Amino acid sequence: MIELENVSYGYGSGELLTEMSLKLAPGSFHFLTGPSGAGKTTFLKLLYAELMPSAGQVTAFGNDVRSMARDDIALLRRRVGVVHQDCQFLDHLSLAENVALPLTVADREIDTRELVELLGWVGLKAQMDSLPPALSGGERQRAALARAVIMAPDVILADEPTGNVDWEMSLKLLTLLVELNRMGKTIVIATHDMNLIRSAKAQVAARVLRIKGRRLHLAGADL
Ligand SMILES: Nc1ncnc2c1ncn2[C@@H]1O[C@H](COP(=O)(O)OP(=O)(O)OP(=O)(O)O)[C@@H](O)[C@H]1O
Repeated sequence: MIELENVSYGYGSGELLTEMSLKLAPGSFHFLTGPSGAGKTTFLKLLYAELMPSAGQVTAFGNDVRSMARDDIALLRRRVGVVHQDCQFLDHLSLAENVALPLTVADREIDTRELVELLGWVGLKAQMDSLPPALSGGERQRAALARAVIMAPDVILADEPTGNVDWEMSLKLLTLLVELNRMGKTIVIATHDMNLIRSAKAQVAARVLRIKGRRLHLAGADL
């Protein structure tokens, strides 16, 4: 689905990520870990063509991202749902409107029954008319996940989805991501939380990637 071949990236003169290769197979489940500042968010941005590699090649759904026209990139973004680390919302729109925003932006019709069903799935039906400032951290994370899946993407990238929530909520979010994976979605989760990775490994065949010394390593069973 998405493939990196000897990909390097740097923001300034030096390299942050060096010669990274990875094949994201359909239906696979990956964790991405590594120290703060190692480049996890940057790596995710390379996967959804928010950033272009400085060297090497990123292929998404069979196309080299560098040769993609703007429309192709827009299509790619519909096939890849992203849960951003800071999960920002438009504060003057209700939670339901925020979750449906990708449909509105793509000029697609909103099926209210499906939207309510999706909000029910993340446990936010009762809060659908609330404004984002009234939501808790866990509610925001679940709303961000609902927004990331509303376009029925093939791949879901989640950047520290459990960064600001307690353990119980982390497990709830993990359950949702595992359910999505069982429905056939390809999942990548960037996280520092080793306990979350251990819990996931009891439920799915997850591979753990670690960014260390600018390179991507496949972590062993030492977790
Ligand atoms: N737009 C940018 N311009 C310049 N430097 C950047 C930019 N974005 C990130 N960086 C730098 O690149 C490095 C990696 O950042 P990145 O956010 O990818 O790391 P991370 O592993 O996700 O960190 P964390 O776990 O703290 O979220 C950091 O040193 C960061 O300051």
